[in-house]
Amino acid sequence: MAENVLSVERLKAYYFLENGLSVKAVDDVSFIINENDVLGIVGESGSGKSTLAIAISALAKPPLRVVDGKVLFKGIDILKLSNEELRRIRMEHVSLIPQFAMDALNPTITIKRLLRDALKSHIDSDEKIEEIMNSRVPERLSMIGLPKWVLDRYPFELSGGMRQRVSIMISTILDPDLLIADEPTSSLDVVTQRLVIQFLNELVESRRVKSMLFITHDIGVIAQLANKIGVMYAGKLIEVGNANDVLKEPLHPYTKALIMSIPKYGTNINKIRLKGLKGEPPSLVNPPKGCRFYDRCPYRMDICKEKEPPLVKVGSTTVTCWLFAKGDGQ
Ligand SMILES: Nc1ncnc2c1ncn2[C@@H]1O[C@H](COP(=O)(O)OP(=O)(O)OP(=O)(O)O)[C@@H](O)[C@H]1O
Repeated sequence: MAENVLSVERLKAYYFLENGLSVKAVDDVSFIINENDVLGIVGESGSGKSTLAIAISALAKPPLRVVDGKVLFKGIDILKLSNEELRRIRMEHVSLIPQFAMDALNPTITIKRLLRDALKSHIDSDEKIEEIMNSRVPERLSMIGLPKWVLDRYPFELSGGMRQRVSIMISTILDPDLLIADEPTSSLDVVTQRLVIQFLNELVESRRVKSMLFITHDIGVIAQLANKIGVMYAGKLIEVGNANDVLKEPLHPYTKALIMSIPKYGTNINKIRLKGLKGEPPSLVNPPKGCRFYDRCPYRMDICKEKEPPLVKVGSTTVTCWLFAKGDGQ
């Protein structure tokens, strides 16, 4: 059986506003990632995808706070680790490609220095660092379609697409057990997008990156990369299962509408009109007490308004919907 890499258990991460209210951006989310899994998370803008990535990377900073739940990386709750312990597992064990990674590169040093500094903070042996700089780095540059001369440039001397690829290369250079990638391709042109997807695919297939959580607006990207899909709606993970099952036989009424409405792969899901659905997702400041999809659901029942839907296992899929619950769940 594949080894478990990440177990997220009933995670709640809220933004606390100055007016005393809170935005319940990730609200009771649970899922697991095993070795060799690529879990693609899809959802409309504002559904909580980036907040989930930040929270499970233990990077929540005010106004965001994890208020409940566990993030177990190989059995260790990373939310309980000290900053020094976290620093040690980052990059080498759990690595994040943040949204807008290209803007996060230190502009005052060359890419070579950036890489060397990153390696130095994780590897004690100078010999090992030199070995990575001389063999792994050129190999990865070529895999991601970058010329060697980028190493001698400052970030501002590179195009946005090049900077993004440099960030992705640095985040994956130590072959992490878990890579968390938050929309790594959304700002790239189609050709560069393809290069990055191929790069990530190769790292996963050759087992250099052992598992991945990949956030995107584009179901086509998920279909190419992921063996599992999770769908977020208004701060909840409403459906998660094997990619083939979710794409071919979506269960949750929202997932069904989403997949039926996509004209072709490559479409940004924020730009599609969901067939048969009216309205908007609810406010995350004051979400309804029952199902968050209630107002828009064509199949809604009385219980959906009153009680939060339970997690129900149907085949490989876990769906959060009263339609699939046996009895009334009481
Ligand atoms: N700093 C913040 N303060 C208050 N609310 C925030 C903050 N950042 C995000 N939010 C809110 O949290 C919710 C989830 O946002 P998040 O960025 O996680 O969604 P997303 O699915 O990643 O969206 P996108 O696809 O646009 O990146 C949204 O309602 C958003 O407005």
